[in-house]
Amino acid sequence: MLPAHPARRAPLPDLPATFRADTTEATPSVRPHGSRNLPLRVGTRGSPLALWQTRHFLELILQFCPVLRMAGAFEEHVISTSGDQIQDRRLADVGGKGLFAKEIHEALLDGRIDFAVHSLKDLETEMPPGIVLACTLRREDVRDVLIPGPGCAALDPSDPLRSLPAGAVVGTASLRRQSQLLHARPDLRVEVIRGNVQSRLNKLNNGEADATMLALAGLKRLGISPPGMVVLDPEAMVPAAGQGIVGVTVREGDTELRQLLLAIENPEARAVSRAERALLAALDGSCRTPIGGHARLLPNGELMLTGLVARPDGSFLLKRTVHGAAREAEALGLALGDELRADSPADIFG
Ligand SMILES: NCc1[nH]cc(CCC(=O)O)c1CC(=O)O
Repeated sequence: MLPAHPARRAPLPDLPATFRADTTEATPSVRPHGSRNLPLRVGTRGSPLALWQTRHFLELILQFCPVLRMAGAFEEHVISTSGDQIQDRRLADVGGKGLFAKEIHEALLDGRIDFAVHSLKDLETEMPPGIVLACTLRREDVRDVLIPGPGCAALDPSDPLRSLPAGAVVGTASLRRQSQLLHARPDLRVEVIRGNVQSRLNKLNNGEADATMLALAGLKRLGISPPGMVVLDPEAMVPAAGQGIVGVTVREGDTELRQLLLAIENPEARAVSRAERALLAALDGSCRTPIGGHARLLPNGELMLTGLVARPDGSFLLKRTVHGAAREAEALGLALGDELRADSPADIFG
């Protein structure tokens, strides 16, 4: 449905000045005033979760800029990434960070898309030259969950890891989850299961593992609540840096879009992701290093940051929590990262 016909060539009051309606055409459309062309093209991966997050993000823009709620203002570009091609191995074994973003960055830099929506935890800490992380959206639940398969005994919500049957096989491709699980339960076995959220749940139901772990954020967004699922305390299973946060990238020079995105930025998500991503950057672990990072804003405005490094088999695990001013989020993360690295055995970062 088209919006009410705005006054001819009048600037639209609730839009940044550069976005104006051009109503000289038979079908009114919003056109930026300058050289910018509509539609705004948004890049996304093709998984159901990625598409959900992209539509959620567009909905937030529309709430801020209701006049863009018209046919043709946005165009969704699904981009297949290297990470999407790998189904049978750990990403750590393929080597390389940012496997989910490389092709999306290229599309941005080539001008094929105008912005891109990412799960922040899949986005490398350092953006390629010319690209900025322009906006972080409000964090969904940061925690991981443990999900029993059809043949697994019910889990005890008060101590879920402890309640897994002896020798159970847990399916996960995440070294961070694996190391914390094996640290608590050296008797368990880990099998790599990958794929999008739904395909991992299908594998669990097909008996490929006795249990699996996933991010609660993804399940909530997709409206999935697997039977018997138990939420893991973030102290017992430190989440990944950026988990539950959607981040939007744009070209560095695109001041119009950067300004628009600032309006839907969530400052709390920005503060915690700064701390978590600085921690990750300071640790500069290879993708074979299990790393966890979880920041919270406390009621007194202070930032609390927990960092974790471990050996994949759980035989070493170091977890530390620091507090600091939210405006020092980055420094806090860098300092904790340096500290964890200094206090870890040489093989962890070898
Ligand atoms: N690595 C895949 C991935 N990237 C983001 C999410 C979930 C949503 C989020 O953490 O924001 C997931 C799935 C999972 O870990 O269960």
